[in-house]
Amino acid sequence: MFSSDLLKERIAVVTGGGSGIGYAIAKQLLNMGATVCISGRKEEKLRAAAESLAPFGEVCYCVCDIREPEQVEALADFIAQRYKRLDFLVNNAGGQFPAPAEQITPKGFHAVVNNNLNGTWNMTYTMANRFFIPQKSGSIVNIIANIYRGFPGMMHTGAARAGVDNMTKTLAVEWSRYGIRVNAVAPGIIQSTGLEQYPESIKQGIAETIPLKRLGTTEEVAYLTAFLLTPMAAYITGETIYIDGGQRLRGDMFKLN
Ligand SMILES: CCCCCCCCC/C=C/C(=O)SCCNC(=O)CCNC(=O)[C@H](O)C(C)(C)COP(=O)(O)OP(=O)(O)OC[C@H]1O[C@@H](n2cnc3c(N)ncnc32)[C@H](O)[C@@H]1OP(=O)(O)O
Ligand SMILES: NC(=O)C1=CN([C@@H]2O[C@H](COP(=O)(O)OP(=O)(O)OC[C@H]3O[C@@H](n4cnc5c(N)ncnc54)[C@H](OP(=O)(O)O)[C@@H]3O)[C@@H](O)[C@H]2O)C=CC1
Repeated sequence: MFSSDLLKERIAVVTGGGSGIGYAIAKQLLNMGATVCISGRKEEKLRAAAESLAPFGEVCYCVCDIREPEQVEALADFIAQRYKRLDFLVNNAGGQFPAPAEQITPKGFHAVVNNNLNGTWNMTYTMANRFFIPQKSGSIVNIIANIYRGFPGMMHTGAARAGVDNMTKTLAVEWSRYGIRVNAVAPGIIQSTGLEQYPESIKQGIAETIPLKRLGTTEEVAYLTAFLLTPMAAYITGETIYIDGGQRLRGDMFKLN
């Protein structure tokens, strides 16, 4: 299914590809023959990631804060100069902080929405106009989160990811005429670098509340994302697929006092 030449000559951008889930996605795409450009805010982190990914295929990196439209344009220039086309965009970059809703200040709310919703749109708008629409082909996967029952403990990101979930559906319809597919992947709690930023106290005991009784792995998210980009998923668009061990149906999101 994931043969080593399935995505040969395909060019992919993975935002936030320097760590965690994005890194695993980049590695999986390389293993399937794609050329991958990882992006993020921190050059040193990207350089180290690109070095460790190099044995798996052709990889490069470009510093780009998805919140800054000029930096996103510069990333598009970089891809255009180097590869002249783009086939896949994985909008994985994102993040937030845990806080009860009543303690999220307007500035904190804005920071999280700006990163996860506006940033995703900056990337999508630019890459679609520069590559996918003129080429009349392209595939986008948005990494969101488990927002099925809201997101108690992280209201700001729940609202932002719900925006991306809806954006996914709308663009799938509007851009079908350009041969562009748009899907989303909604991870539950994944054992990754990102999770280290959350205090042990809110993570303790959480695995037992999830139907499959464990956290997910970055590789599991990467397999699903890669599948959605392949021709095997050619008839799937506008879909959000949860990968959460069943947590959307039963299990705690956060321990609220
Ligand atoms: C049950 C088990 C479940 C277990 C946990 C389950 C979670 C699993 C689901 C998700 C997992 C992941 O996403 S893992 C990936 C996680 N990685 C990350 O989140 C890292 C990236 N995060 C960030 O960069 C930041 O959080 C983010 C806010 C988005 C970036 O913001 P900026 O740099 O633009 O903003 P800053 O200048 O730092 O802050 C702007 C304002 O935001 C607020 N703010 C920022 N950080 C804050 C903080 N830690 N606590 C309070 N408030 C904060 C303040 O009001 C700040 O204003 P001032 O007070 O004036 O400064
Ligand atoms: N781990 C989990 O349980 C879950 C994670 N998610 C989401 O999955 C995605 C990946 O998370 P994960 O791998 O766990 O965590 P990481 O913190 O390892 O990854 C987040 C990545 O996003 C990049 N990033 C953040 N903000 C920006 C920005 N403004 N511009 C460019 N890059 C940015 C970071 O790169 P840099 O530091 O270089 O800026 C980093 O590589 C995130 O969107 C996260 O919220 C969703 C649900 C669950």
